[in-house]
Amino acid sequence: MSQNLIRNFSIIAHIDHGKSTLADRLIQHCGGLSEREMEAQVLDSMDLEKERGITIKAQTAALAYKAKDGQTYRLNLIDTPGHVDFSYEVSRSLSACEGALLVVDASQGVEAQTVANCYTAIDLGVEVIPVLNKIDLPAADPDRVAGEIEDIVGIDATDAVRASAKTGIGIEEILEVVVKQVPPPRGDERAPLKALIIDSWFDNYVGVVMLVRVVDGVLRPKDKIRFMATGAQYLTEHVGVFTPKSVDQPQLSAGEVGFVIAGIKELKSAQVGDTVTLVDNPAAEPLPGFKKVQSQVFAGLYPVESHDFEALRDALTKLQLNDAALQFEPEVSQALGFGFRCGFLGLLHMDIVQERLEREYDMDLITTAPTVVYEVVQKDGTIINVENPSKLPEPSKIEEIREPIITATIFVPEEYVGNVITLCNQKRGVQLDMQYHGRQVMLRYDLPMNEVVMDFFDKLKSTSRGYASLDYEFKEFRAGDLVKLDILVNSEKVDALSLIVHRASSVYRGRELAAKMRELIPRQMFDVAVQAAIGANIIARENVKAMRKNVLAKCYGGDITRKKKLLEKQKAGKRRMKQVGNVEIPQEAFLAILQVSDK
Ligand SMILES: Nc1nc2c(ncn2[C@@H]2O[C@H](COP(=O)(O)OP(=O)(O)OP(=O)(O)O)[C@@H](O)[C@H]2O)c(=O)[nH]1
Repeated sequence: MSQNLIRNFSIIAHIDHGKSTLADRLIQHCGGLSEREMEAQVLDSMDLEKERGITIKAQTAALAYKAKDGQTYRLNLIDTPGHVDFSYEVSRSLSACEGALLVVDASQGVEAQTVANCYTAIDLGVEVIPVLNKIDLPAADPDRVAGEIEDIVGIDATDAVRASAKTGIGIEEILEVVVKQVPPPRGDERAPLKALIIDSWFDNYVGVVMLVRVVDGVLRPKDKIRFMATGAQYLTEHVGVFTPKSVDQPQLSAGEVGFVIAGIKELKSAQVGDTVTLVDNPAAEPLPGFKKVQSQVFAGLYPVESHDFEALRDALTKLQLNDAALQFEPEVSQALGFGFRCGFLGLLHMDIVQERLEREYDMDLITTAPTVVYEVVQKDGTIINVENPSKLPEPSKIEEIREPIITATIFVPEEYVGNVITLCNQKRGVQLDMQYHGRQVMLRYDLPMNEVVMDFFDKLKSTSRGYASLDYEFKEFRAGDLVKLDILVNSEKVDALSLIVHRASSVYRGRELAAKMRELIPRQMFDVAVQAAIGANIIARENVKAMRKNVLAKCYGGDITRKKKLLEKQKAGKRRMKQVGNVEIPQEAFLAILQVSDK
């Protein structure tokens, strides 16, 4: 296909501004789907995504659009996720595009990810086209929002299309703008093949599926291909496009986006960001790849039943097939036994992995509180990374503990600015900038990531009645006055409950945590003492009083079914408990820190 008739574009937006709805509309308009198929949001394919309404895996659709100039164009739409945890996937998708629709909810205005995603696009040299969505809403104020886009993002929005992805207003206009304003690709079909792997995933029937952007050359079935980073060679079986259903094609040539199947069994062999070339006529240089994703948040995942350890390993291995950002390695906890220390992109990613393990793999898990990775400088000069607070060396061996600092960009209506500033101060934030843009205020803060992974996002939302939005990026490791807080249950240290906290709030947190644990640990047949300690100093103590009543005493005499039910209920409740020493500790207690409020 002539490159002049191809347009590769993505849709970028802040969460909930209507990206997926718009994508579906565009697909429907171009005849990719019937009305019935439209019912489900097609681009969000995983069950979980549908429930949460969040797009996790970038997908794509090749659309045929007959434009007003009489020509039929191939529009390759590449879906992007909208959540801050997955921002790296946005830049991947964008690097395969020449243009991006920047969708802004005309009733909300510019938000944190609007700006972050737009800058990512501009950095990659992608043409950004603003679209004002949801103009059907009575609260929509497209003029104000167009002003905000110009003022905050700094791109011209005078001619921004005003649309409603819900009612279909402006859809045709958007397609026309894509054709006119997105530059066509400019690859060389006769040059040696260079195809960028934008995404890859494992399919149970065909093995690894790669989504590629062919930059130069042509790729056909039966071609002998080579991955330039790994050197691995394969024979292509199928190439094709998603409409969004998969459709085989005789070839993918320069400028096109599509899938490649080459009988690959392991995702590791087809790394996202790698360049595919031909064995017989290889390219001299690979394309610039992507930054490797780093885990930001770590937590221990332990099977409730220790004999499920191998099953958990299998499940994690399978999940990793489709989620290269998930990392794990075995770890042993005195309290919880054998499990895995897992690395995630952020809390949402962690939630999703946990849920999938439980739902799809039927695992019963105990999860420890999430933590960030600390850089510890030891007295002997060596630097180690600590992803598990219980692995922190003895204080006498530590020269300095450095914690990760992020720069957060927060957008909030002015009436809530005071609340947000108070929150950032509580979280040890340092203000970098504050700008008023009409009604919206943009705040920039350096914040310890440790404080952010806990509950910052929830607090930000509640303190601003849901109006504040957040985007953040890692800045640096910075030395901090940090200490390890231990929890002892009946005088035994429970390693899985250790935390690294700032000294200034350590006593308060220790007390609150012990008090919370007292509420969460069910009564046992004996008294249970919960203590919080820093080093050898006990800073708090709480008692869980021994249980007196027999649960069965509640059931009257002969009602056996009721008795059974009660016992079953108890058993079900028990599944999420872990025997630590002689005390049963429920899952909630391992996450008690998430429920402890700030000073
Ligand atoms: N009234 C109105 N509602 C819309 C419009 N477009 C989208 N919505 C609604 O806004 C909500 C969010 O839309 P989505 O398309 O899921 O938003 P998104 O940006 O894809 O969100 P993520 O996938 O979570 O990033 C849904 O409830 C949509 O029905 C519109 O033009 N008008």
